[in-house]
Amino acid sequence: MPKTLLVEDDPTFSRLLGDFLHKHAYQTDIVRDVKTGIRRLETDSYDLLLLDYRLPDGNGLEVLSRARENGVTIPAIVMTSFDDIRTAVRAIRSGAFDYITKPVNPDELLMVIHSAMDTGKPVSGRGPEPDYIRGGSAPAAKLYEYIDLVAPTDMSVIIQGESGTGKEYAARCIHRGSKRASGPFVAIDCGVLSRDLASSELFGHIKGAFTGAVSDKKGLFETAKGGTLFLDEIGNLGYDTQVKLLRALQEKIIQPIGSTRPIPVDVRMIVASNEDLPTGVQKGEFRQDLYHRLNEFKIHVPPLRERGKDIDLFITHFIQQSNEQLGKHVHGIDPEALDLLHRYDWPGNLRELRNVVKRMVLLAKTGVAGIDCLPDDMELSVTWTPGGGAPGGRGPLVLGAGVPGSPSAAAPGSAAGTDLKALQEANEKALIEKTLRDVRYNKSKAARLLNIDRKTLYSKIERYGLS
Ligand SMILES: Nc1ncnc2c1ncn2[C@@H]1O[C@H](COP(=O)(O)OP(=O)(O)OP(=O)(O)O)[C@@H](O)[C@H]1O
Repeated sequence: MPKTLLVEDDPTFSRLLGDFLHKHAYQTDIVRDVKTGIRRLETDSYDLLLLDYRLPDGNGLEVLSRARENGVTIPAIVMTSFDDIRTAVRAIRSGAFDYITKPVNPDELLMVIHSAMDTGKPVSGRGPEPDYIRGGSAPAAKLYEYIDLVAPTDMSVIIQGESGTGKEYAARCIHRGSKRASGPFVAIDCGVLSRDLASSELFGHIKGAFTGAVSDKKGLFETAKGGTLFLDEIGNLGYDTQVKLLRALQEKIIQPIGSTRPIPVDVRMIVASNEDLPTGVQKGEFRQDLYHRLNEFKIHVPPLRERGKDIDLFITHFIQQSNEQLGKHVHGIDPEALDLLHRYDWPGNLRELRNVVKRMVLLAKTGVAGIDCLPDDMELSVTWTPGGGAPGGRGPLVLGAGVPGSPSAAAPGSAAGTDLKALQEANEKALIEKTLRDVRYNKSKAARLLNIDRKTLYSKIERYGLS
């Protein structure tokens, strides 16, 4: 029976959850605060961590980061309120497998636990290629243009983008389009590696090199020989490991910890970060020489909110995927829920969309998933006017007040008139529309007049459905 550590301060909820998990063959130990959670992980061993975000003496991510520092790599799931979704995104960056929004739906939790137990391992090898889609928006076209351009070369690549935008997917695409495609693609999330163990994971060690090194261990550089090594969240690597990594890249040799024997390595390096690495360099947290060595080519993966109508392709894709995984037959989402999905700004990007759609499919009682299948507070967090429509939606966008000459302007003092974000967006849309008209849709000129780059203009055109 897999053993779970549940860190949750609500006694009733934790008892209910413990009973529910027990019924599904998970043994569960319950602790109520960060301190006890950390201590328990030091003394006992577990297969899964279930962490509440808000705890009396801190938050669940503190338990997670201490666990990772101590080399505990078991999958972790963070339970958070919808208001804290940005935190959940941070949780993924710090090495959580996934998050789930409160109030927790037991079936949804079980679904996430099952996939964590199946796939929550930090290293992926040559496994089957998942089913992916490309999207047709202007930012997606740019992304694939760059991927196709750099793939056949042997250049190192930095992939930058917000959490959950599909950076690992972009790395896989580059590998598939390279001369190394028949070799291994090895991915490691540096967010789940403790700083102490990172060097040993990457370069290997010999028996007796340090306490706990009970046998020789091959590093990921050797595993990826002839293929591609993808280091996700590279910003999390400690300074010492960065030094060794630079040496490996420059000299194309590695030295397992405790060994004096240099081993030649032939690996293409792709790294990803959702932080701004140059800022890390400025702050002295990331080595400048390593940054320049890696930065032979940089790719930006756009956030979902800038991908315009691609969202509908992804929704359809995730419905199909979830139907297969859950044995369900959902064939659509009702217009009200769809409008909400269009209006939400998706801080967790494709991963968040996938989770939300999967939850909808799971909870749908008929073939059409409705608004009742969405997380409770999602509705409150978006700019929402019933009957409105997102880019590509059913009707005109009825946003806020205050856009001079805009047919959607609301009366001063109306509720919508107090929504600053809606107001800004409506203003922005109106200004872009007018500028485009003034310059007869010459986008370079419009971008210059608006004082934004063309890429940003294209994504805003997509987003507001102005094309
Ligand atoms: N093109 C795509 N088609 C379908 N699903 C996708 C695509 N890209 C990403 N996804 C989904 O989004 C999830 C997150 O993607 P991925 O792990 O590549 O993002 P990431 O940017 O590397 O995330 P992180 O910043 O957390 O490392 C994937 O598990 C997958 O389900």
